[in-house]
Order: sequence, then structure tokens, then C-alpha cells
Amino acid sequence: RRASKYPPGPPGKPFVGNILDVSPQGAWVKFTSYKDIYGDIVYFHGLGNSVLVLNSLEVIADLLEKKASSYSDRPTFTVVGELMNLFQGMPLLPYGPEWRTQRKLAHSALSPSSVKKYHIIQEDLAAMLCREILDDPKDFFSAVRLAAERLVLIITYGLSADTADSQYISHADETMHMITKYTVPGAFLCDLLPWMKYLPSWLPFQREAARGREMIERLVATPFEHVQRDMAAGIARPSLTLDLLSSANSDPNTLHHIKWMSGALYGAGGETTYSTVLTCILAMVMYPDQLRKAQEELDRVTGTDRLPTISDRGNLPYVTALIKEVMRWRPVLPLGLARATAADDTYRGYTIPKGTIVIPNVWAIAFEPRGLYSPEIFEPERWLVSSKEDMPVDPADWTFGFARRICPGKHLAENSLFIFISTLLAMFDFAPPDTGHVKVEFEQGMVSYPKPFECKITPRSESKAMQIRERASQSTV
Ligand code: HEM
Repeated sequence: RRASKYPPGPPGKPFVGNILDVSPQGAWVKFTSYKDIYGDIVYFHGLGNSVLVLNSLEVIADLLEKKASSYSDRPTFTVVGELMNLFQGMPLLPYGPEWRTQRKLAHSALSPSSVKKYHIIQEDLAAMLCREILDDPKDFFSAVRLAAERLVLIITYGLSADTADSQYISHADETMHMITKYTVPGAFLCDLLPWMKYLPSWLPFQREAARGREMIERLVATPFEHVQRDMAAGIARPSLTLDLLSSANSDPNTLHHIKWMSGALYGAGGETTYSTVLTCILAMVMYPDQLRKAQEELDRVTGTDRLPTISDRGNLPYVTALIKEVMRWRPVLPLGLARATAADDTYRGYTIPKGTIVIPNVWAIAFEPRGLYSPEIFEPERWLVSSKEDMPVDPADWTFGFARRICPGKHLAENSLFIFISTLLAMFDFAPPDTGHVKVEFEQGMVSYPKPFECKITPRSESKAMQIRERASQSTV
């Protein structure tokens, strides 16, 4: 039975509450359907927790922004967070002094002016991505993935692409795979019954936790120590970690924070970026007219004898609109990143208990009928109408999260998305495979990206293929 003082929501099931509703496996569509029944705040119990789903930008602003001191915490993941130590990195750190210290480091390293120095690396990697697709168009999935992962490792630690590939990427991939698998609520019984963390170390879940802790420590420590060694030898290449270490004191606490802040960027920055680029490729296969318009604009603005650069962005309104539409059409984090309440609260007369898991349902915002075009279709034109009232809310205002915990990698990510997508569209044509059938299915996990699909990717001309090879051969990464 639900007490009437809580916000409206589906009735709890005996023992487990709404256990299935809490699983992120495609829960966003269900949460959005609740909006018609219960309104824009929906409350229920699941996996031993109370859960509050926020289904509109208005309630997100009321709670995550205006009451930020109570709504900026993260839920506790006992196994991945505490036993595997992942809570030491910014995305899972509780809202408090340690998080604030790492956040300041991230701001200085990833501010709009700081990320300008990475433009050339991003452009180099976009050219290398195109060369890899030219060499093996069928394996475009791996090429996109590798480009986004290299980008984060190179910018964070100043590694060369070869070092990143040979020493770090496969371990980082394996570790991220494990983390994603285990950050699903209820992945371990111990997440529901935290006292289990005191059970003996020979139990299978404790052994798995120890293995995970070792993998995460290696992911975070090895490239960091690489930069420290190169710095001592005077051969460190420019990087975000080098910048932070150069201006830091030698206090072990400061070093600990730099290590964990840098380490968190790979996990937070790689998958989100490559998922968005893959979604764009899928959209281009499905919507040839929109691809054609983007290519016409690119040819007009950048000419036909060079690759785009980040400085072209201001002159490419259609491509910019197309990228916004990719982020709206299939948001990469459809449920954002969950928060937890740090104190009891009252909102619209309802009680929201301390420790409630708060989920911003970004999908509901993306698909809110607003503006001149139906939310179901892929239509970049919706971002080009003359009046703001006829336009939905810009994804830049919600796809990167909110208020005090808004994504610190936003400026870097926007540049990466622009240069990867505009270079791919300028250089290649995208079409359905010979069967004519395009598989449109998305992963239903926390990060939602297209499941492997086939398509035909061909260079737009022989001269474009040559430009790609020439530009990629000049890369310094
Ligand atoms: C398309 C690309 C990206 C998207 C859509 C995205 C989205 C998000 C979202 C929704 C959050 C949660 C914010 C909240 O709780 O309200 C977040 C957090 C975070 N993102 Fe991103 N992100 C992207 C790329 C990046 C990149 C490239 C980096 C770093 C280089 C990065 C680093 C982080 C970090 C460290 C956090 C945790 C912040 C905190 O808890 O205080 N992200 N991101």
C-alpha cells in the first residue's frame, strides 16, 4: 500500500516493489507512458529503494537546479562503487568536498578555452577515422569506437595513438564492459543488502569484486604513472593530466584527485561520444535527403578540396541542426545519470524521502510534442525555424545533464561530435546494404546505441579518398 503523502505512481508489488520498473533496460519508454497517467513526477518503490522519475524540464529545474544542495548526490552502488572503489571517481562520488575538488580540476582542464588546444588532435583523429573506414568500410563500428576512445586517452594522457592502441584500449574496454554490466541496479544481491559487503573474501561475489577493483585500479593508475614518468624525464606530451600535474603541489591528496579525475574521463567520455556518431550514421542511412542537404552545405562552405575543421562550425547551420537532431532523436543517455536525495524534501505538497533515487527522464523531454514537427521523425529542419516558440528545447540544455553535476566534458564532446560527423558526411556517402534492409535496434542499457547494423559506406569521389589519405598522413597523434 502506498501512503498518500508520496507523489503519484504505480502501485508497489509485494516484496519486490516495482522491481522491473527500476531496471534501466528500456525503462524510459515505460516511464514516459507514466507521464499520461501520473503526471511529470512519478514515485514508486523498487529494489529496496524509493525512486522518483522526473518527466519534464520544469520539474527538473525545480528540483535539480533550485534545490541543488539536496538533489546533487549519486545513488550508492555497494559492489562497483564501494568494493571495487569506483566511487573515488567524479561520476559516482557523493556530493561533498572530494567531488568539489575533482569538479574544479575538471573545469579548469575542460573549460571552453582549455579545450581549444585539442582542436588539432580532434581533426587529426577525424581524418584517421575516415582513413580506417576507407580501408575497411564494413567494420565502421570498430573504427568509430576506436576514434572516440583514442581521443579521450590522447587528450587525457598525451599518449600517441599507437601507445593508446597497444597498451591501454583493450584493457580499458574490458574494464568499461564490466562496469556497465555491474552498474545496473540489482546486478549483485549485495547492492540490495549492503551488509553483505562484510562477508568473507572467498565468496564468489567478493572474488569478483576484488578482480574488478584490480582492473579499475590498473585503468586509472597505469596511464597516470606513465605521464608522471615522462614528466620526470622531461618528455611528456601535452595533455590534460600534464597541465594539472604541472600546476599542482605534491600533496598525495591532490595527486589522488588528479589521478581519479583523469581516470573517470575515459569511462564518461568514450562510449557517449561513439554512440552518438554511430546513431548519426544510422540516421544518414535512413534519411538520404537530409544527408544530401548536409553534404551540399559542407561543399559550399568548405569547398571540395579539404576536410572540414572545427573553425567551420559557425558557418554550417544545417550540419549543426543535424547534430542536434541526432542527440534528440535517440538520446545516448535516455535516463541521464541518476541522482539521489541527500535530505528529506517536500515538493508540490508531497514527501520525497532522503535517499530517493532521482531519474531525469530525458527521453520524455526529447519526445515531447513541441514545435512544428512530429517528435517521432528525424528532422533537422525543426532547429532552423525562425521563432523559438516553434522549436523544441535545444538538446545542449538537457542531453549533458543538469545544474551542479552537468557534464564537464560538454565542450570537448560538442567539438568531437562536430568534427567526427561533419568530416564523415563531407567525405562519404551512406546507403542501405544490398538487401535494402536496415536494422534499427538500440541497446536498452544505461547508454543506448545502435545494435550492429549493415550499411554501404563509399567515398564521395576518388579525390575525396585521396584527401583523406593525405590529411591522415599528416596526423601528429
Ligand atoms: C555525447 C557526449 C556526452 C554526453 C551526452 C554526456 C552526458 C553526460 C550526462 C547526462 C552526465 C550526467 C550529468 C548529471 O548528473 O546531471 C554526464 C556526466 C559526466 N560526464 Fe559526460 N557526456 C558526454 C561526453 C563526455 C566527455 C567527452 C567527458 C570527458 C572527457 C565527460 C565527462 C563526464 C563526467 C566526468 C561526468 C560526471 C560529472 C559529475 O558527476 O559531477 N562526458 N555526462
